[in-house]
Amino acid sequence: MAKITLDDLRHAYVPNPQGPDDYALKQLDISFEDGGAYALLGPSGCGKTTLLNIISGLLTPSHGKVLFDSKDVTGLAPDQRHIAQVFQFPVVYDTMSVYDNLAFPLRNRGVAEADVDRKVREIAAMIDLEDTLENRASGLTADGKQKISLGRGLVRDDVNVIMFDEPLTVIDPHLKWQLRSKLKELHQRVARTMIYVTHDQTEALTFADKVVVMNVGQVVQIGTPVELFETPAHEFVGHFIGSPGMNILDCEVKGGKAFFRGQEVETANAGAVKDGESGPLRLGVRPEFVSLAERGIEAEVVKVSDSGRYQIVETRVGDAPVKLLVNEGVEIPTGRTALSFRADRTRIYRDGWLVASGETR
Ligand SMILES: Nc1ncnc2c1ncn2[C@@H]1O[C@H](COP(=O)(O)OP(=O)(O)OP(=O)(O)O)[C@@H](O)[C@H]1O
Repeated sequence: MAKITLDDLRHAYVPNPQGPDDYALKQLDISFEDGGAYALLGPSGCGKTTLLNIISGLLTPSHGKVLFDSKDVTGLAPDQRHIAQVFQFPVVYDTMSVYDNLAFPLRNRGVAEADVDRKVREIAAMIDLEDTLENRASGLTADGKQKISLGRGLVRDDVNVIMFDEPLTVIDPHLKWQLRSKLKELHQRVARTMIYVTHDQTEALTFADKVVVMNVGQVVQIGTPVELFETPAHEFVGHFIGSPGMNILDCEVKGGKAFFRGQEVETANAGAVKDGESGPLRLGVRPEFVSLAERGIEAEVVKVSDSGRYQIVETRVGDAPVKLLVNEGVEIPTGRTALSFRADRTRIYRDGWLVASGETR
């Protein structure tokens, strides 16, 4: 196992990159702590696979270093990095038994047969394949095959990191949650460093202790699921994580006070906004932190839909749409109403980024 550090990393697929737009991965300085469960989360094309390939050694970065503990592995081939990978499509040897599939990486490394047997049985029990060990791998369903891919990583003691690239893509929807919770449980048992790549926020937030959120080749925030929910460091995080995402509303700040459509709004950080700095100012507040009120920001209810767990109320403040969540059973007024934004969860963003207020996150 190892701590993985990406030091001043950048990558461009074009030969002579001229500016930031030419980089598929812009400046990255991140550490993945030894034994941590991480997710790389972001939309298609944000650079997740590029980053994974740089860590595994399939791709050499155009700039910067990859360190495993303090060892520079930037120039090392994948097989020299001791990495296990689980891809979208399970990689199994169909003609072999489940047992031989799991034993393969150990036999390949010349491990004694008694140790192979002990390890294969231990891991098979962990991933619930002990009853199918003698069966041919070809007969397994996709989730069984994906467990083999994972098991081949787990049997090895020399693995620095197990990396998952959208591993649930071909799994039946009703089995996805089972495999997802299995992965989480396994991480807690084996405490190996795991990096899980996905564009699906549910997968990322349920698996990872820390989520690395990426957008257009950049890391916009690294945080626990709670931090990403409660304190998005960038408008993108607020909007991409959550369902529905954070309300992002044009605003003005004058003398440390925030105004939305001419109405004053109490926020956590308007006092930190300096007059005269450039970049558009916006106010971010999640629908969970907006409520109906007797008095407050004047709004108009335009639509109510039921998510099954709560009502999603769509309102307009002037021409700006504002969503809020209201418990089931609460009567929603039609037409004009008033809204209240929870002050400690309402924040100002300048040019996309959270304006630092010095509050503890
Ligand atoms: N081999 C390549 N040659 C040139 N450009 C590439 C290559 N691979 C990826 N890119 C570009 O680099 C950027 C990042 O792509 P990457 O595949 O890493 O993103 P991703 O987040 O993994 O997306 P997805 O979820 O769709 O796989 C994209 O703009 C993509 O078009």
